[in-house]
Amino acid sequence: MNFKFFLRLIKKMTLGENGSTLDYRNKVIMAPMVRVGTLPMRLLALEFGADIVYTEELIDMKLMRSKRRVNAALGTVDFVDRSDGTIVFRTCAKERNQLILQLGTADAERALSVGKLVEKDIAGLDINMGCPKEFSIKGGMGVALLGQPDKAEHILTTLCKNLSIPVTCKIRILPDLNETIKLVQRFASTGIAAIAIHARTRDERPQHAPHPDFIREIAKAVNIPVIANGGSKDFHKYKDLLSFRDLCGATSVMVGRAAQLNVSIFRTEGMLPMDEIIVRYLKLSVDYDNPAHNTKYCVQNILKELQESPRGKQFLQCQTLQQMCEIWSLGDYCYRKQLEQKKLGNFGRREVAPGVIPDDDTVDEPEMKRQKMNAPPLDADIIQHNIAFLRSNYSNDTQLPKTRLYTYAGRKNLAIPQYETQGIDKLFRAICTFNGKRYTSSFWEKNKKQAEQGAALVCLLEISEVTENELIKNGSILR
Ligand SMILES: Cc1cc2nc3c(=O)[nH]c(=O)nc-3n(C[C@H](O)[C@H](O)[C@H](O)COP(=O)(O)O)c2cc1C
Repeated sequence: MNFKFFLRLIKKMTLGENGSTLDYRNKVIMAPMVRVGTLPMRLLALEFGADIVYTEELIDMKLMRSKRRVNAALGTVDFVDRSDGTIVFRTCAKERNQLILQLGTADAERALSVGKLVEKDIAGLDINMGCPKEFSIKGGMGVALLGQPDKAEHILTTLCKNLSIPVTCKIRILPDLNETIKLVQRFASTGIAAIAIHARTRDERPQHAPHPDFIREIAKAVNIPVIANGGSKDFHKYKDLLSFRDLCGATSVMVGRAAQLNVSIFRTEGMLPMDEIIVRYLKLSVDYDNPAHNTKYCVQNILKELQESPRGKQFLQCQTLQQMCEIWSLGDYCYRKQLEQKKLGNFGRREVAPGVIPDDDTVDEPEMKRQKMNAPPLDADIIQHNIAFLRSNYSNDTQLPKTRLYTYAGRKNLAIPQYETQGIDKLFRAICTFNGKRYTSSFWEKNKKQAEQGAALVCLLEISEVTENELIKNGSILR
């Protein structure tokens, strides 16, 4: 036996088929959930005791367009869309050994190129073969792959052969048990490290009872770990997860909705109250500069009907992390963290300090957006900042940026500011001319009035009538 072959054999024996150190047996897992399974929620699930966490489903084409970047200020690895600068996937070392990236794909080559791009940063790759949404099915992804077993098998085989991390798939059951068993056996023979089974068919919805009996029979028929999923409706405490796993005769269990509502379901010691979950979740959102709209969505899922309470209604008005944090007395925490991150060089999606000429690789988001909208370029003399006008910051009309600038002009005996507005595709940008200079915001507002307020805010910042800290604190500066 030659030495290389011997080493490979040892590696396989000790680390498994794919050179993995991840063992899928006896695990409690947070399910892939679109918009829910982003970095702060995954980290919180791990803090509470989940053994493995899945990302939300990420589409192969999007990831292929992205570039891997180390974000030293946040301690994260970001996969940044080259075309618009959005962060497609953010991860960090803390979750590296317990993180499964779930991929939406219909093509083995595309899946492999994504696998190669991300394999250093994750513990395993999962292929979504269970999503019944029209978007997935039309693209030949998700549950559509169960109707094309040759293609599904080819994707799994290609990944298992060529990646250094374990590969899995997540499926739904077919209406017929024997057909499901045959399909799972076929997939198991590709070299996958485990299979997650949502115990419902493609046409069944959360209100339909799952079929643990199917999983039980499948688990008996294959040698790979089976992860039972679909029982969340009856999960009210940690023990319920294990009861569902045992009912299914599975080796591990995966939790979706129950974790979406209260992620402390993973705590063996018992669940924590809602406010504590929100505080811990918001802190992680701030620590990892999570997009405000994503944080808002996740907190809404936790609040549920409490969105109708006075505090819930106040929350629904929020547009920034700072505003959300204020409601749970985390305003100072958010303010200090964001300043710290900025000092360390986290300029969000732009990744370069304003004013620095970006290198070829660097995404200049406002400029990208302008080009995408076919908006005319700005004259070089126009002073520009990426500032949004947030109406909720101004309960008193005299404090509105345009009013403040108007008052300032009167005080200094200067001509009143003039505004010129451009509109494209129902979005607006205003240029404010004041005291011989012109100002604008690179943030396109939803109406003319807001665009003028935004431009006035840029002017007030430049003439030092508002401070940068004030704008960071009220969430107007978009980083
Ligand atoms: C908000 C939400 C988003 C979801 N997104 C995904 C996804 O991206 N990929 C996937 O395979 N399943 C997705 N699912 C399905 C869950 O992973 C899981 O299979 C389903 O909710 C049943 O498990 P449960 O009873 O524990 O909720 C999603 C479910 C929810 C509630």
